[in-house]
This record gives sequence, structure tokens and C-alpha cells, in this order.
Amino acid sequence: MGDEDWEAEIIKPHVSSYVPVFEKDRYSSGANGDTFNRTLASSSEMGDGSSRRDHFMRSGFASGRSLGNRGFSNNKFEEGDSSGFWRESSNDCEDNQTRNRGFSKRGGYQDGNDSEASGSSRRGGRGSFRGCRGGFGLGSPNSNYEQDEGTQRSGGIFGSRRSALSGADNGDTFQSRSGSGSGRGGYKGLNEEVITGSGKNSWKSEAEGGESGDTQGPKVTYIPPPPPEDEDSIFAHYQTGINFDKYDTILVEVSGHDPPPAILTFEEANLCQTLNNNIAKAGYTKLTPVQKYSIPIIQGGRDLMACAQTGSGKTAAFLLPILAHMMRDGITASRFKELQEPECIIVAPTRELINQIYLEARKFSFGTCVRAVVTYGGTQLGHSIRQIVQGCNILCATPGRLMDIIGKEKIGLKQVKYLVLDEADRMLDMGFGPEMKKLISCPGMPSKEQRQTLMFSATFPEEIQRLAGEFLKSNYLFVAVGQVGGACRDVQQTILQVGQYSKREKLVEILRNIGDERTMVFVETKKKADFIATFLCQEKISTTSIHGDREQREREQALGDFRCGKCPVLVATSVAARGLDIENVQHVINFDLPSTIDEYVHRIGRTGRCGNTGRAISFFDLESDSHLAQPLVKVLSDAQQDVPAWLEEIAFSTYGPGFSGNARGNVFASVDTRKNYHGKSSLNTAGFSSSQAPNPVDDESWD
Ligand SMILES: Nc1ncnc2c1ncn2[C@@H]1O[C@H](COP(=O)(O)OP(=O)(O)OP(=O)(O)O)[C@@H](O)[C@H]1O
Repeated sequence: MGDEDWEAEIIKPHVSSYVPVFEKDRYSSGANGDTFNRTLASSSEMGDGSSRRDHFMRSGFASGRSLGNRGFSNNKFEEGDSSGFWRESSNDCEDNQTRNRGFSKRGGYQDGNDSEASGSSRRGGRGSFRGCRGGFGLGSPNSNYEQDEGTQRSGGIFGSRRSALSGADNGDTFQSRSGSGSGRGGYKGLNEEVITGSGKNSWKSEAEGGESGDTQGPKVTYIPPPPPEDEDSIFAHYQTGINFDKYDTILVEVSGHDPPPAILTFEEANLCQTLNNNIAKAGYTKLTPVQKYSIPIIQGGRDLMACAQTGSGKTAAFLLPILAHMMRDGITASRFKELQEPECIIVAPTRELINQIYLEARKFSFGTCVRAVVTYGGTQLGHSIRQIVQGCNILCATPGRLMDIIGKEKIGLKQVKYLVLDEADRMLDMGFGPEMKKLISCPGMPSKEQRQTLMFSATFPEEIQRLAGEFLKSNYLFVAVGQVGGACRDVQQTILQVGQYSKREKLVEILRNIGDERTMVFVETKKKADFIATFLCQEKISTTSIHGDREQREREQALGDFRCGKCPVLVATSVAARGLDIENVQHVINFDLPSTIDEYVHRIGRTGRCGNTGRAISFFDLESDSHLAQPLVKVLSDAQQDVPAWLEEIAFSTYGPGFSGNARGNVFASVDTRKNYHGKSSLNTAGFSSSQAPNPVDDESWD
């Protein structure tokens, strides 16, 4: 049972997770088809037309909820028991030792139960971090420990995972977040809505619980700010980097029957004038490899699984051809209807990512009659519904919220022609796979033969590829740009051996050297995100944080402050690992390495995007990260990075003499698995792959 999960299970109705924006100036201190046409070409070869070779706290301060009863002692973070500092391997309950500690010397933090309203004017002692509701230390030892985001956290994974817990020895009450949710059974996207029962209207969730008030927790009232209306903001973009043209040298492999030829230019895509105008306004002059191959495939009506490195333009690779089709075929202009029937549904695992995709859809559909709408958890359902009923051709949604809206009969599926799974490996793993299966078997959803299904990611474990067959037509095409699951070569990767007790010191040292350059710091748990953000705040490094225990408003604020540079450091859990496209992120620091190599690839892909360069530094803890040595060596060598000798040694000693860092192990799907698949499968009993897929109980707040 992972730490994160316990946290997520606990409901505390009123206190939000408040994690601050720390500002310096604010404080004084498929198994189908066995014959394949394979096209292996580098885009540059395509480019010169010659040879497609055929074979191939706001200041303020972090959440007291997470650390409410913990604190500092002697100006140090307490470093727990045998489970070690912040490994928190047992669970969130913690033992008595680490609870109920306040700051014995530093102090200056708020009572963990301050409300948002009251917290804004509070000041701690030493640090003067204002604006907190919550805060570290000083939480009431008898308070319900931890807090849920509210009604959207209910139900367990695949039903009632646990009912109730009583806190270890200290009187804390641990409430299962299941409550009525677990009673209803069903599946939730972690920290998110509950999908329940069967049949019409059986998806109860935040919507019904929160908004109609018949179940647990407070209403979700957050209404996100409206998207920008002015053209400059809609088309704001950052520059491609010096390595953008090098994309052309990446090998591309297309497998499956009868793939259409790649296109080399936007003109060849034969898009309508409005789309071309929008592409130009977005600053796109040249296609990226994944776009060169995916656009004609999608325009040709084929299903697609596409794997391309982080930051290489996968979003436009599906949006542009879908929009082109819509324009060509003509769509019913959006108009008010109680039941909307979108032609396209796009799902992605996190709220911020789906919102980003929505903004891209809005940008490319600017000036057309196509209306995109976004809906995601943590926001008021009524608001989403009001947006939807005004017209919806493209619905961008997180899975839980999507099922809610369908259950409320605001969205009908009959007209769906395009179903897009972004971060598809994540969407099909144990966390979201069941929900996606429900989606495709919803009443009205056209069968896979009748719709076009498109999957995109930078990573595609083999098991997940096999599962995907259920969603895709048997003749789907597989596009692999570079090594499937490989890291972006524009990211300079450094692995440092840092023991858990030295990590904070090292982090500060690195951040001081970095100065004001934008940096994402990844940690493994929500609590630690708060903790490290606070620590950096103490060190007077302007920091904010994002994780699943923060309210949506706070998450968006944090992201906004990071994007605009107000807070150059963002401490994040894996909720921010995938898809987020933030300008000018020059560094990623893995304070903790993630549990899977795929997650590592996604995390470091927040930098080095679109031909820009970036740096990733990862702390490798010998005690806990040895299992990653082998895949790390492979990722590093595939991306032509230096591999430290010590890491190779660990990889070798862990995996024996057969291991070669350069050999293709079974770490990644190197190719379309249909070619390797001989009926073997490592699916678990639920029909979902257990390997590679993040363990949902350890998982972060995916929506
Ligand atoms: N052809 C292009 N020309 C210029 N910029 C582009 C082009 N295609 C995409 N971009 C820009 O590159 C950035 C990265 O694109 P995108 O977010 O779609 O990457 P991705 O492949 O989906 O990454 P990830 O795997 O992290 O989700 C975006 O800012 C996007 O606007």
C-alpha cells in the first residue's frame, strides 16, 4: 500500500491542501496482423525527397494537511525510522515518532487547520510565510488526519478498497474516502471521480455527491478562469529550439498494412485556409516527424498508435487532421442543446494536461465553427455542463469527469468519429484502463470499426500495446519516432549518487547554481512535495508546488506562477510528469527517482522541448533506486548520454553478466509489439497489465 494512497483516502472536509507560492520578495527572509509494411526512414531522407527506404503562499506556505503533525527539529526535517527519510514506505499513517512534532526551533508555521479564509493574514514566526491555510507542524494530533479534496475523492480503486482505518496509536482518525463511494463500488481515476455501478445514470460521482449534496464532502465550486479571447494570447507560443531541425534525422518506423506515405510539408496536408492560417499564427512552419507520418495516416481514416519523444508535437499531430476532416466533412455548427453529441472525444490523464490540449484545440479551430469544450475534475460540474450545452464538437475530458457527464446525459456518443487517448499507455494501464473500457462500451459509442481511434505517447510498454488492440481496428498503424520509450536527446541527463539524507542539501546547492532558471523538482509523494517546497521556501528559493492534494484552484495558480516565472521552482509529483508544455523549463531535478523508467522519461521530457535544450539531474539513492539502474543505463545510452561507471556496475551486478547497457533488453517495446507477439501475455486477471503500469495505489492524483 503506497503512501500516496493512504493520503488520498482520508477525508477532511474543510481544509484544503494549501501549498504556497513562495516568493522571495514576499518575505523578509495489438495482436493483429502478421505481415507488415515497414517504413524506416529518417525525416531528412524524406525531406530531400530522395529515399524513403522501403524496408523500412503566494508566499504563504505549504499544506499543513500533509505534514500537519510533523515538523522540524533542530532546523532539520526529522528523518524517520527504518523506513528512512521520506521513503514513507509503510503508509501515510506514520508512526508516533514522526507525528505530532512541531518545529522545535524554527517554528513560524501555521496551525495545520487554518482555513483558507483565515489563513491569509497569518504569519509564522521566523519565516513569515504568509497566506497559509494549513502549514506544517502544530496540527492537532487528534484531528482527522489529512484531507481530501472533497467529494471528488471517493471510492476506491476498483471499488471499495478499504473501508476505514484507525490511525496508528495516536488517535488520529483515518476515514476511508470510500464512504458512500465505496459502497457504490466502481472505479475511480485516482483522487478523482468515482465511476460506479452499471447501466444508465449509474455513474455517480463528484457531480452527484458534491453538487447535489447527497453524499460526502463539500461541493466543488471552483470555476476555472475563462480561456483567453484575444488572438495574441490564443496564439502565444514559444520558439522552437536550435535542435528542431535535428528532428529530421530521427529514424521513423511505420508498421502495419499499407501505410500512406508521409508528407513533408504542411501544404501537402491540404488543409483548409483557416487551418493553415492558424498554423502560421501558431508559429509552425515545418512539420515534426510525428506530424509528417501521423497526419496522412489519420487523414486516410486509419487507426493509429504513435510513439514519439516528449515535446515533439504529438498534440498537433492528432488535432490538425481531425480538424481538417471536420472542416472537410462539414460539422453541425454548435448550438444550444441539452444533449450534445461531439464528433471527437479526447481524453488525457491529468487536468492540467487536458486543459492544455483544449487550448491547443481552441487555437487550431480558431475562426472555424468547430467548438471545443473542456471538462475535468476539481471544477464545478455545473459550470462544465453549461459550457457543454452551448455546443460541443470536440470534448476534451479527464476520464472520471467524462463518465460523469455521460452519466448525466449531457454528452451522447453516437456521433463520435474520433476517439483520442493522449498519454495512451497511461490511459490503458491499471489506473485508467477499466474506465476506458467502460467508455468504449457505453451505450451509443460507435464500435471500433465505426470510429477512428488514435493513441499517442512517448512510451508504450509492450503489454499496453497488446491491450490497445481492444480499442483499435486490427489494421491500425504503428508509428515509432526514434526508440519507443526513449528519452529526448535534447535533454542532457546527469545521474548523481545521493543518499536520502543528503538530498536536500544537494538540491539547494544545485538550485543556487541554477539561479532563476525555471526548474521542476519531482518528488514521489504529495506530502514530500509540500515538505520540499516549504524547505526551499525556508532557504529563500521562490517555489510553488503542484500535486493531487492541492485544490484545483491552487494547482492552476501554481502552474500559472511557474509558467510566468513568478516562481521559478515548481516542486511536483508525477501529476505533472506527463504532457505539460511549459516554456523555458531549463531543468528537471528528480529529487526522488520515479518507480518506473517510463515515468522518468516523461518527467525529464518537461524540458528540452520542441528542439530546445534542457538538463535533467537525478538523485540516485543506492538503497532505493537500484532496480532502475538497468533501464537507466539503457535510456542514457540510447540518448547518447554519458553513463556513470558506478551506475553501470550496479546495473551489471543487479542483473548479472548477461546485461549489456546497449543491448535491447525487455525494458522497452522497441517496436510494434505485433511483430514480437507470440500469444504470450503478462496480463493480470483483470485483463490489465501489471508491469510498467504505475501501481495505482502508489499513484499520484491522476484525474
Ligand atoms: N511543427 C511545429 N512547429 C513548431 N512548434 C511546434 C510544432 N509542433 C508542435 N510544436 C510545439 O512544440 C511544443 C511541444 O508540443 P506537444 O506538447 O504537442 O509535444 P508532445 O509530443 O505532445 O510532448 P509530450 O510527450 O511531453 O506530451 C508545443 O509548444 C507545440 O506548440
